[in-house]
Amino acid sequence: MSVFLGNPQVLPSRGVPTRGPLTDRFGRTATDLRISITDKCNLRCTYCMPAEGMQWLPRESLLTVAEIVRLARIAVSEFGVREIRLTGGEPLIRPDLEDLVRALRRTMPGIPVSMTSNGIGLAARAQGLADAGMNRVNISLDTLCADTYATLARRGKLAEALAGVAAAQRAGMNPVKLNAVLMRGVNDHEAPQLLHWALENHCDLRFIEQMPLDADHGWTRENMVTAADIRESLAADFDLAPDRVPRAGAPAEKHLVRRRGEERVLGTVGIIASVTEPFCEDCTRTRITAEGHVRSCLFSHHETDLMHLLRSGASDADVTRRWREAMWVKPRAHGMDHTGLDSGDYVQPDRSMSAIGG
Ligand SMILES: Nc1nc2c(ncn2[C@@H]2O[C@H](COP(=O)(O)OP(=O)(O)OP(=O)(O)O)[C@@H](O)[C@H]2O)c(=O)[nH]1
Ligand SMILES: C[S@@+](CC[C@H](N)C(=O)[O-])C[C@H]1O[C@@H](n2cnc3c(N)ncnc32)[C@H](O)[C@@H]1O
Ligand code: SF4
Ligand code: SF4
Repeated sequence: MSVFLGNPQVLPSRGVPTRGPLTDRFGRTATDLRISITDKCNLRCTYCMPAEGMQWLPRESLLTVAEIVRLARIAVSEFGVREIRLTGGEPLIRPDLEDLVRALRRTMPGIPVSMTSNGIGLAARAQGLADAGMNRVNISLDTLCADTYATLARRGKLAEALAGVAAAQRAGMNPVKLNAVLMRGVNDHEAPQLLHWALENHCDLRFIEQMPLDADHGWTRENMVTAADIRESLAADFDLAPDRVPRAGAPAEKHLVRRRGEERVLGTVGIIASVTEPFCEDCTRTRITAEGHVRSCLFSHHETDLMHLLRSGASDADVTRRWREAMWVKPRAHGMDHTGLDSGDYVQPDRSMSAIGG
């Protein structure tokens, strides 16, 4: 992977807008900012991290609260970003998460702040996070079976994650969205149970196709549980109909859910089909990694170092310009559809989802 440190010859200067929204060469505008606040995690989900041997970034390489707030303020005031999501690694690992949320909300009161988390330890912190101004949380929940949780997440306890879901709801961070990655032969048979549970517990469930972003490079197209597989599996218990509400760049395609043969709509379920039904044409994301690099796409092979600028006294104008240049060269798409995979054009990035900030 290459990191642009500041050599003006490597980044483009022609065509890059100098003001207005954060756009790329293909006409997309980034309105959502996703910031990874740590690369560390207390779980080792098989589809994301290796079981052992993770090398974490040194603490001094992570963005500080003040640096995150500065970047977010620039994104909101210069680019018109409308939403900030904190992710990782596991955001709850950072003891200053509440301070960060409070500072973001104080600086940009009109901008919602949300978090994607595995929910471990959330039970004790949900109310404090809500009081600090956190608007919503999305929680990873791949299984309802404690043994399968142990196989998939390899650390932590299912009961702790479930307690986190309940605490987030009690604290008013609703709707709580649940993210489930299905793995063939491990938890794919649980799709209907997960949906029953989510409907009964008033959560918005989304199933996610596994992407080739695991640290072990163990992903295969043949083994991946596809959106079509998920719809088929849910059809045993449910009738699904497309939700006509516009998707507006959201990765999840939503379906209205009815119990088989019944009229009443019970809720919705989302399917995030990044591989088989990509949504890159409508992508609205700009990402900052935990060490302060702009990553224009999950599947980029290079990053642009803003931390270096922040820590060398650069002005907001300098940071803004470098960020615009980084996003201008965002790839058109991830290339992991059949065309890319079969032609050998697709190359897996050398950073795992946890390091990028999923
Ligand atoms: N291909 C692709 N997948 C993404 C992107 N962002 C999120 N995802 C996938 O969607 C899953 C859920 O993401 P979340 O962090 O919960 O965020 P979200 O779904 O955008 O959040 P909401 O705004 O609450 O709908 C992630 O685990 C990824 O697998 C993206 O930019 N590209
Ligand atoms: C990288 S995690 C970071 C936040 C938090 N630790 C969590 O698990 O929610 C963000 C999301 O990425 C998803 N994810 C991780 N690896 C993935 C992969 N290889 N393919 C698809 N989604 C993945 C997780 O399920 C989770 O919903
Ligand atoms: S998916 Fe989230 S919880 Fe699981 S290992 Fe990756 S960062 Fe940790
Ligand atoms: S893969 Fe890249 S371009 Fe496609 S939706 Fe995700 S971040 Fe956007």
